[in-house]
Amino acid sequence: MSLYCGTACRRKFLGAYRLLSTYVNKTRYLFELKEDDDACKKAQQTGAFYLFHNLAPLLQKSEHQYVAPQHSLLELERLLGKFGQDSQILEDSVLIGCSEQQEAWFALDLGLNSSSSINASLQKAEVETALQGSFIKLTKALFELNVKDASLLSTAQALLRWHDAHQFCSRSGQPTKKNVSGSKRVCPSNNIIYYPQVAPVVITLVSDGTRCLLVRQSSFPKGMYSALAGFCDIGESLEETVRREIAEEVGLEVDRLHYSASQHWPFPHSTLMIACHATVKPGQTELQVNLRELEAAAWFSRDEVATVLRRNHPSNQQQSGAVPFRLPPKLAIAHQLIKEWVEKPTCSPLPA
Ligand SMILES: NC(=O)C1=CN([C@@H]2O[C@H](COP(=O)(O)OP(=O)(O)OC[C@H]3O[C@@H](n4cnc5c(N)ncnc54)[C@H](OP(=O)(O)O)[C@@H]3O)[C@@H](O)[C@H]2O)C=CC1
Ligand SMILES: [Mg+2]
Repeated sequence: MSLYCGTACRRKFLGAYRLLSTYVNKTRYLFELKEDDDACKKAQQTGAFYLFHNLAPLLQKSEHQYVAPQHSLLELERLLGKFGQDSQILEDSVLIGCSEQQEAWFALDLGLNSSSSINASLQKAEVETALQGSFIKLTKALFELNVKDASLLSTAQALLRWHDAHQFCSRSGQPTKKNVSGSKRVCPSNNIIYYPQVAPVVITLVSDGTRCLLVRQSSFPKGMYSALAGFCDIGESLEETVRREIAEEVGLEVDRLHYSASQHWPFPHSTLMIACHATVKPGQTELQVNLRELEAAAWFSRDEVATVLRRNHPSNQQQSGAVPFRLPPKLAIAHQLIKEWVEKPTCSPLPA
């Protein structure tokens, strides 16, 4: 079979799209935009842009929520013109998704000075006034966005940050060039391709059968405890990371574990959180807390945790002088793990 796929073949391939589900069509469309610079440039003409300034997304307040406004290419060009800038900065935009109707979505940071842009970054306050919104740090806004915007803006921020931090080839020291979609960067002097990196982190809710183990780091909000987390070391399987982190941080050995779910987490620098439940060996529950990693660790009963889950919103907390025990917010996979454990205490575990 010829490796060359001409127009007829392409038409046949695209024709097949129509028989596929919306999800598959969307996925294939995004794949095409990632691979084909011309198709991606064309998609920008009819696409929608989410704007950032120094990695903070542009948001508008609507009742009790933030919403992320979209801008067309035309609106963006007008904005840039208003500030006396040409459209070159648009080359820094990155593809972050598309609608079911295949309207491509891009993200663009107007506050970062990249190697491809000779323009100075735009002044934050002036852009905010022109666009009737505010650039708000994701750490502040994430929990007041709907799930779709939270996920989209987290992805966008991670991709924009990665491009900002990978403008030079680590072998030649020469500037790297991003493709139109931003799915990779290439060093023109040696053709090394750089792809956005993902840092896997395992997060585990350890149980002894009746209690669960929750830990806190000094960087957590006051009173908050979470499941135990740790970055995967190079060469490790997820199971090995779980075993090592639990041994390192609280001095326990895992008996059984099973996978629950995963999540992209934007703080502090974008990780892939892989969530598991684990049980420790019977009778081996004495904690030896590694104080270089954790501020505290303790076993909590199902009742204690269930009570806190019910009143986890800050406004539901007691106003006494003591710092109340709280759990991670609903959006965090740690919250999901803890809720799962409270609701389904006996899931079928696999040996570690
Ligand atoms: N979504 C959720 O529900 C939750 C998410 N998390 C996230 O999990 C992540 C990891 O948790 P944490 O307990 O801190 O992890 P670890 O237990 O692995 O401890 C952090 C250590 O990892 C080092 N480190 C930082 N970045 C990397 C990297 N890319 N690869 C390897 N090591 C690294 C740090 O070094 P140094 O100090 O030198 O920077 C530090 O020594 C955090 O990003 C946190 O935000 C945690 C709990 C809940
Ligand atoms: Mg840790």
